[in-house]
Amino acid sequence: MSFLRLDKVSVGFTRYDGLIHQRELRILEDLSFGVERGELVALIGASGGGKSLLAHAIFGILPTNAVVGGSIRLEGTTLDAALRQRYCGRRMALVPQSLSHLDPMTRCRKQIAWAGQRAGRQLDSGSINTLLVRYGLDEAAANAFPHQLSGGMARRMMMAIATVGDPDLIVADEPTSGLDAENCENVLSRLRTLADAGKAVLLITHSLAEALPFANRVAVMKGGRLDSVEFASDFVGGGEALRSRFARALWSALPQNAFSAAEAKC
Ligand SMILES: Nc1ncnc2c1ncn2[C@@H]1O[C@H](COP(=O)(O)OP(=O)(O)OP(=O)(O)O)[C@@H](O)[C@H]1O
Ligand code: NI
Repeated sequence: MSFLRLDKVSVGFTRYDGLIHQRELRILEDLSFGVERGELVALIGASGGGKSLLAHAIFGILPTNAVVGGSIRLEGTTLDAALRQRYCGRRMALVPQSLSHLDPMTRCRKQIAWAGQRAGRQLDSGSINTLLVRYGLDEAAANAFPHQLSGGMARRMMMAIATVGDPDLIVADEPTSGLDAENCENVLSRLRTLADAGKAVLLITHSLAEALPFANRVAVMKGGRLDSVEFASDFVGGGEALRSRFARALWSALPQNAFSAAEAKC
């Protein structure tokens, strides 16, 4: 039994088709995979493929016209609204893709303290500073309003806010988008450290190359479905060990490998 287990998860949206009839537009179909404690699973997929929707389905924050099918379980228990309310920030935390999740009117220090309180932790200013140092942030960043931070600093601030309650499951949605190489490395190695400390980490990204050095397994999405789940260590050589042809094509299409454009399009 995986720590986080998704079985036949689907996500769609109901839309009016005319005045009365409603129609469901399916975005995600039949996704099944798990994330164990101690591992980092990278969920790879094209832009607009539904990766963020899956993250939002796990946390129960989809819009009201969304229809979610299948089951999402944490340690064997189905996540319902009450459980999510209880677990959010403590047992499970989301690092959202959009920087707009930071409150523009509140200094970062306060936002961290609030997140700590939600997770049942009273944080003094010393422990907030210690947390920030892990993400390469200083006291000035803590005292800043979000708009005063660079994009990279804001992303790292969101990581700090998400992990303040020491959650067992961290879902990080494109946490490196807009970051330079050094910031990227900082964020991804921090996620790796969390996995090494026994947390279950789901890293959502469109970059296979970026995720591979940090991931244990890679879940590859294609056309709203799960194409395959591969071991990160199988992305070597000509990709002979990879089970999926599509995963092999993605691997070959990386700049460091022989480019196979025809296959990558399949
Ligand atoms: N509220 C909604 N109603 C209808 N369709 C939606 C809604 N929210 C998202 N979608 C659609 O779902 C699809 C998947 O969006 P999602 O943001 O999950 O993709 P993604 O894989 O995270 O992309 P990116 O890599 O760009 O972040 C998109 O085509 C989007 O238009
Ligand atoms: Ni997204």
